[in-house]
Amino acid sequence: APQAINPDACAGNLVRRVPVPLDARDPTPQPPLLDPLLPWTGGLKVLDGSSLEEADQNTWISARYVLLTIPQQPLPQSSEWMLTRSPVLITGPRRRIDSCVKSLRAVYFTVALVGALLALFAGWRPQFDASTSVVGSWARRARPDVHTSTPSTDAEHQYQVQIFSRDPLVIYVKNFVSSDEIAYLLAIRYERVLHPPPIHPPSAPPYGIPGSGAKLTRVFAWRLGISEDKYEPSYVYGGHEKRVDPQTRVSESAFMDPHDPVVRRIARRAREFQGWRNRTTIIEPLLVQRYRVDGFYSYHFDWDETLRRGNRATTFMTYLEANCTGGGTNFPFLPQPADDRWCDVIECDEPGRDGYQGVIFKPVRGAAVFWENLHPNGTGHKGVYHAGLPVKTGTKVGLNIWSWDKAWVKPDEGGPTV
Ligand SMILES: O=C(O)CCC(=O)C(=O)O
Ligand SMILES: [Fe+2]
Repeated sequence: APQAINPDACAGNLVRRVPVPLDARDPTPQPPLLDPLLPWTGGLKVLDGSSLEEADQNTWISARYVLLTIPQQPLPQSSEWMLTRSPVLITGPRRRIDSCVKSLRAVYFTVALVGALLALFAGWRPQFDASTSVVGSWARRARPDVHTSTPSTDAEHQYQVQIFSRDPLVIYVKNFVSSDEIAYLLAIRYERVLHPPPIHPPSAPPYGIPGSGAKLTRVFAWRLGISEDKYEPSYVYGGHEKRVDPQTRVSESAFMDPHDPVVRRIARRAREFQGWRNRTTIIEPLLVQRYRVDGFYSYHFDWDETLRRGNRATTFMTYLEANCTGGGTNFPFLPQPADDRWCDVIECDEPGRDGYQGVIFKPVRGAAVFWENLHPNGTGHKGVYHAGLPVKTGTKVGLNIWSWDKAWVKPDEGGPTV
């Protein structure tokens, strides 16, 4: 006879269907399964003096499924339990506990699997921009460290900052890139495969760092030591056109591979520096720019007034190599600071100032000048007009780290007006 059912074996009315093999001797189609919600009334005698095991083997083996159920109330110790529709077997307590354990195991397994998947997503989290991707939004929820590690998660690198100007916001950053990083970046060799690298004028949305949702660069890069072939003449952009214009800009430039781990680290640093800004701002592909003697970039804004959607929000003018005279970065509309302690990084005296107006930042290896290109109301800031002054001797290598705000809207057309 069936043993007494232990109602404490598993709380509540746990109802599970478990498959048992179809009996080849009885291929007749099986009636529908017992609805677990139906009351335990009427039906079929379950066992007739035989043990549960025997019942399994002999009486009910033709069942497609076995319904295991635990009632709220203990069932009577009867050998004649009645069920609604066949084929359904009520099992005894041992079997019931087994099934409870199994079902709990399944729950644990599911929870662990979901946890592992979340952890995996978090590990893949794009560092630069996750504004649009589903992976990014999952990962954001799964990575509270982003919020607890303010102001920077870049533990392996230290830089020093000082506000140079509040309006426009200009911040001087010493050691923004380390000596090792500079050596690494300058040793990256780029090969172009099939297509020339897409160079996006400021008037077109830039392709981005992986994870930004933007297109990836077509430049394939690997480290092979110093190489010349990565550079090409720098362009000047007007509207959707780009051209080489020696009246405006003489230098060579090369985009850095957005997949490169050091490039990614520096881009992440630039993003963290800005307090991540918002999820609509991406770091553009890093651009290395080399000026030889007489190389220069005449006065311009990094923001573009012809744009309606998306604009360059900030700039890091970073110096990778400064074995030169001349070649400073000149902001003609920034007032010279009164404090002469700035004079180690800006030109204070003639002939260094060379008759130029405003402020001239000297190229200092590893340092960066950071500035905001736009007013809070979305209009371009006229105070950040600037130029790369002609290099007189030696070589200057700069690294442009630009941030592009995809969500920027021309103020006349509904952009922010503060
Ligand atoms: O080289 C410099 O000092 C300035 C470069 C620059 O302004 C630019 O590339 O947009
Ligand atoms: Fe510029």
